[in-house]
Amino acid sequence: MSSFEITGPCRMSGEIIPQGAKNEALQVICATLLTSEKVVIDNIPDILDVNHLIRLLEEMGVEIDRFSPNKYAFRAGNIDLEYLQTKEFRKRASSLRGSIMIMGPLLARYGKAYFPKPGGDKIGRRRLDTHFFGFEKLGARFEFKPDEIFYTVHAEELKGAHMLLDEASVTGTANVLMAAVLTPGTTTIYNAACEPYIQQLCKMLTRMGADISGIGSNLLIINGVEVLKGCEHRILPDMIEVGSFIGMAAMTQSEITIKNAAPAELGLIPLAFSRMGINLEIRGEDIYIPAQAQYEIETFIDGSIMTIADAPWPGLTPDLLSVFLVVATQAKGSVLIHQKMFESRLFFVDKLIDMGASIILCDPHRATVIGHNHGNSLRGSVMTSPDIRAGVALLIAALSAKGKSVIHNIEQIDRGYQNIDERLNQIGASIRRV
Ligand SMILES: CC(=O)N[C@H]1[C@@H](OP(=O)(O)OP(=O)(O)OC[C@H]2O[C@@H](n3ccc(=O)[nH]c3=O)[C@H](O)[C@@H]2O)O[C@H](CO)[C@@H](O)[C@@H]1O
Ligand SMILES: C=C(OP(=O)(O)O)C(=O)O
Repeated sequence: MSSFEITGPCRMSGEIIPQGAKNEALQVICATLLTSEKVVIDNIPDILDVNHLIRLLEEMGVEIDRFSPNKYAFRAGNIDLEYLQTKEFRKRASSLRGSIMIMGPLLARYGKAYFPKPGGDKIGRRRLDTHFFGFEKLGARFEFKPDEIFYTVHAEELKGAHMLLDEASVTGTANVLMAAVLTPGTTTIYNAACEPYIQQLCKMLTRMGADISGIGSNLLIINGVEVLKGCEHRILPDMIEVGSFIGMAAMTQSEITIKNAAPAELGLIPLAFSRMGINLEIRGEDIYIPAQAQYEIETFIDGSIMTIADAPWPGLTPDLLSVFLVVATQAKGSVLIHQKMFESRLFFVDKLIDMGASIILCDPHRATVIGHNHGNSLRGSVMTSPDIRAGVALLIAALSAKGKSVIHNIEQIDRGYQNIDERLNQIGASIRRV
């Protein structure tokens, strides 16, 4: 288990380039299983979760060429389905959440797929019902072995169908969509997730020869095709990393330009930061955040306390609420952070309270933060990162805090942020990997 040692407060300045999006990478890498032809993907983030998925595909028999740490070619000529019954497969696949999305492509191409309990952040119940409900609608049979936590789906024949998903699950939509593109007939997926990364997956599948309409909406219409071909694809910048950098700049009073941040794809993220009183300027494809002595949280029009809450896209992404929460600790004013989608993601506030933040955890989903308006700095502390986003929130807290902080279990941060220590040190942070 590695740790970060941070000597704060750090004031940073300069330019930073966001990595490619983790959650898009996981989807489009799984999509390469849909064709025997070569698929080239650029701007792949060099992070633990993605590297595990690439290794998993390689172990399944996919030929992989690495042109650079961020650009790969995949050719899924022959897949070794026997491997999916091995202990090695279970271990590798269960090291991340996104690997669940190999199921849709395998079901469509080979009529069967297996999966162990997926990994990913331990942030509350993370069911998979939507995935299997969708596969069943397409005609697959589903089995679950509870003692082993092992899922199997198989089908002699799949057939297009209409389905209303029980929730707009991101990986669920991606999985069912990838099965549907090679399923004969028309499939309509209503209550589909429609965030930019699902749109990117749809666009890539279309370039591979799939017939998809309704891209960007919650109703996807897919006319199944017999085969898909190879293509080239470039991954968008990671909006969660972009949001993390905006929050970090505000909290540490740093002046930062986030280069090539694809601001048009950020949805409500800029509005949510401006409601926190944080100034940011969109300059073409870049986002400039000036050094701000203070930022004051707005109230709603009727004067009531601001709430920052998550919702399925185009609502605010749940993956940034930990960052909003930490940033609020040094704002002027108060805010209610309401994490509706995950039930165990706010417990890390105890660590911020230890650092001197004023936070009341109302219940597992809601925390009220009373900002210090930079009057009292947080103090350095020793902590452990429970999940990716809490980890980066603690890193932001430590960068703003007076004195030395240590964050243990930074593998959680490395799952989603590429060389974050080196990149932040280049613009003036003081982070040591130990
Ligand atoms: C690998 C990957 O891509 N992971 C992302 C993906 O996870 P993942 O696809 O696992 O998340 P889901 O979209 O399935 O669901 C996330 C949570 O929100 C709840 N829910 C979902 C939809 C809905 O309409 N109502 C509702 O309450 C679910 O019950 C669950 O607790 O999407 C999540 C939601 O953006 C992100 O946090 C994860 O980073
Ligand atoms: C919850 C997250 O990831 P995962 O779904 O991979 O656990 C995240 O990226 O914040």
